[in-house]
Amino acid sequence: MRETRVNAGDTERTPARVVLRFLARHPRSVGSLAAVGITGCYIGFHTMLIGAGLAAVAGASWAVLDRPTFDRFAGRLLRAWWRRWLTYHRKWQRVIFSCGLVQSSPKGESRAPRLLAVRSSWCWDSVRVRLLDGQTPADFEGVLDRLASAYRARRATLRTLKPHVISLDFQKKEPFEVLLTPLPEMPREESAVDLSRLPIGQDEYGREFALNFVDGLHHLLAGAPGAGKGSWMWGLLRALAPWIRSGRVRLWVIDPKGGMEFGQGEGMFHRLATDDTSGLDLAREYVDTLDERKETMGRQGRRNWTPGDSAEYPLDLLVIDELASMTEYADRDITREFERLLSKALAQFRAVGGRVVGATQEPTKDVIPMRGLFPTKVALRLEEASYVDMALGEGVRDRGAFADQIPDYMPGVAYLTREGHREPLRVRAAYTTDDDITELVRFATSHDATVLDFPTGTDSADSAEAADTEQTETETDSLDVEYIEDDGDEDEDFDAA
Ligand SMILES: Nc1ncnc2c1ncn2[C@@H]1O[C@H](COP(=O)(O)OP(=O)(O)OP(=O)(O)O)[C@@H](O)[C@H]1O
Repeated sequence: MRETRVNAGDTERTPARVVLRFLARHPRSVGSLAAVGITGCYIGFHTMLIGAGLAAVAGASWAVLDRPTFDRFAGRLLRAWWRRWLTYHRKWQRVIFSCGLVQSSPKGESRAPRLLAVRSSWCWDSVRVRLLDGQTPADFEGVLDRLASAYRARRATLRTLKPHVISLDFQKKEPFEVLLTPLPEMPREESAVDLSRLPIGQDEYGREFALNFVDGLHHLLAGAPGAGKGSWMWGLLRALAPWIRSGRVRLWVIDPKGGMEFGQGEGMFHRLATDDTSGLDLAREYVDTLDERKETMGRQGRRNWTPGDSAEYPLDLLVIDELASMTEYADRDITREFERLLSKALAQFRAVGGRVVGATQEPTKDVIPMRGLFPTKVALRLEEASYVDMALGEGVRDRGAFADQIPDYMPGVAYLTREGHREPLRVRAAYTTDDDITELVRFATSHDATVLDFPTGTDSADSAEAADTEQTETETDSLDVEYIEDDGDEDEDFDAA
């Protein structure tokens, strides 16, 4: 039996059985204690205590002098071990019982799902759990709030690692309160651009976060006013800078709010429309252009477009800042035709180099009836809890995407789902200031071979201040998580991300 039995009959819980079971389940902890005991016998316990004291002083000095490396090589292991025994294991039976996750067998035995392992990073603890027969991850999803409260965590999310094994992730700290999300360096060479990896920020584990326009295709950004959609869109354009400059990417931009968001970039756009009427014209031209390309490629026997393989067929990126202005608030004739054109752009031009990025404040069906055609969906701060599932898909909020709870002092933070992952990921796009945009436009519209760096050092300091996010730079490496103590199962798939 893999699960833990609670209050099993007397014959089951003889002291010998309990000890043997403990030895079998915790070979590493038992082995370490045995090693300490044997060493003590050989060299004497006094000598060992002095050695342990010296090691403790050396460890504490290391932690004070170089926290990141200490955390990377020792701190996370100690923390995982400590938290496993003193936090999770100690309260496990009680918590799991009070959350209604204990089962009774016909013989009257109670069985609790088994806590297998703990990994710990500075923000997150990941607790690996083996489910009981008949339990599903949904049973835990329904009590995530209670689990978080029982373990004094900010929130809890769940990931399915393999059939019957889940990871409960407890957030202890808010990483984006302390993580500085630096603006990724703007690439200068065409060869530095990889369409499947366009860096725009960091995920909550401190790792680089990049957009994928090869597999991710079209992107839908949903966010309340001021949620930071602009940073995502400008971040994307910065990551494409050398391709925009060389014409490998053509930007078709609809900014129906009079060009307030994108007016600054006019010089580098292939087309810019700043109201609904011209937006519709632009959408028509976009669809005609790609329709024509589809026919030409068909005649040439080319079945697929490869990023950047020919100047003749650039990546045609359609960017729409506020979808509702085109699909909801414009005249009926405009909205109807625009919806038809947008659906066609989303459904038919993948193989000929068409991509769409759309932003909306309300991800409702009225505003984006074709939202299912966006393979990548991003939820920034949203006004309503019900908007989260509208933006990300049915049931995603229950799996931990609390986009409606993103504080408004954290613009740029968002949840997204990824192909092949059930669990949402939380990320933050770096802030793109007006000066960063000026640098981008200057670079993308310059035909001079030598492009001078735009002086951004002080500007980024200003912008960090403007963003009003009190952030302290933290060593990314220190966010690695470590797995400690297992019952012998494979653990490659037990990762905190
Ligand atoms: N990634 C970020 N990091 C820190 N601050 C940011 C970030 N993105 C945006 N901000 C701050 O939030 C403000 C609003 O951002 P932004 O204009 O991009 O929001 P928006 O979602 O586009 O809003 P709207 O829908 O009204 O256009 C910015 O002026 C800036 O001060």
